[in-house]
Amino acid sequence: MTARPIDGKALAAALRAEVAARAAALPYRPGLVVVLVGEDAASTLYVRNKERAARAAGFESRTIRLPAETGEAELLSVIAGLNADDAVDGILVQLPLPAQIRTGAIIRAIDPAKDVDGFHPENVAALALGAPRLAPCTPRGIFLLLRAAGVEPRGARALVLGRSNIVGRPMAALLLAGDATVTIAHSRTRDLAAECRRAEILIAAVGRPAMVKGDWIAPGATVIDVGINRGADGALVGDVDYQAALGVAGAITPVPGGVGPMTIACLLENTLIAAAARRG
Ligand SMILES: Nc1nc(=O)c2c([nH]1)NC[C@@H]1CN(c3ccc(C(=O)N[C@@H](CCC(=O)O)C(=O)O)cc3)C=[N+]21
Repeated sequence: MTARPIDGKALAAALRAEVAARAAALPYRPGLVVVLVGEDAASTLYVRNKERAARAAGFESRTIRLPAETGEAELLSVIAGLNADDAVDGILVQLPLPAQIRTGAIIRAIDPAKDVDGFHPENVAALALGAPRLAPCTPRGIFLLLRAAGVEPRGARALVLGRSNIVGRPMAALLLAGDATVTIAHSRTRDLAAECRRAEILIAAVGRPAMVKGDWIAPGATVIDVGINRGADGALVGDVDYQAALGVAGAITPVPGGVGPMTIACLLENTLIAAAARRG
């Protein structure tokens, strides 16, 4: 048996087209501002892709590029300006930030109504209480991928591998809101392989190349690979041993072309949601 690949690229294109159509019907242009501090190569690439996608959807989009030495106070004042700017519906500060800036202080400074990453404590709390407002883009994208693949979270045993604030924790909260039976596993979990093998939906978000082996996967399980690891040769490798998983899983997302493109499409959707909530 060969697992069905879940085409995130195609689904993302469809969602972006839907967002563009909805934006075109508005009496204003949704505004997205991405803030990039420093010149990390991967971050620079992602930020460029976000700006391009936002423009293609008809948004007003710009990127504020700040030098790597930018101080916390300086970044806070940039954010205060964006909070006060009525043309700005969504603010995304690209992570990770340089060490001299406290990430938490920056996230808390963003107006929760413009927090299209869904990282502000107010949005985190709404999700934790089961009533998401702006939900983090990657978990939200994964939820849509599952739905499009015909995978029903309700009643399913879901295993989230990884407990980061940007993927693992919010993913678990979304799956719980979707009535899955959710387990969160992590680096201190006693028997990771055994936990994974019990899962009908397995979400790997640990950032370790090909860590999830073929025999960690239950036959027929749905496998979502969030990992974006760059190998020595520059090739992208997921957190799942894809070739081995293909022979066991029922459906699986590839890397690239799986979760990544949906993250960007959901960023556009969140910007539209934020704009509608702010401007009525
Ligand atoms: N505040 C903040 N919000 C984020 O959402 C955020 C962030 N910081 N920092 C970095 C991570 C990473 N991230 C990705 C988005 C799209 C792809 C993506 O489109 N990937 C393509 C491949 C791109 C490539 O070739 O490298 C794919 O998987 O097919 C990847 C990674 C968003 N992040």
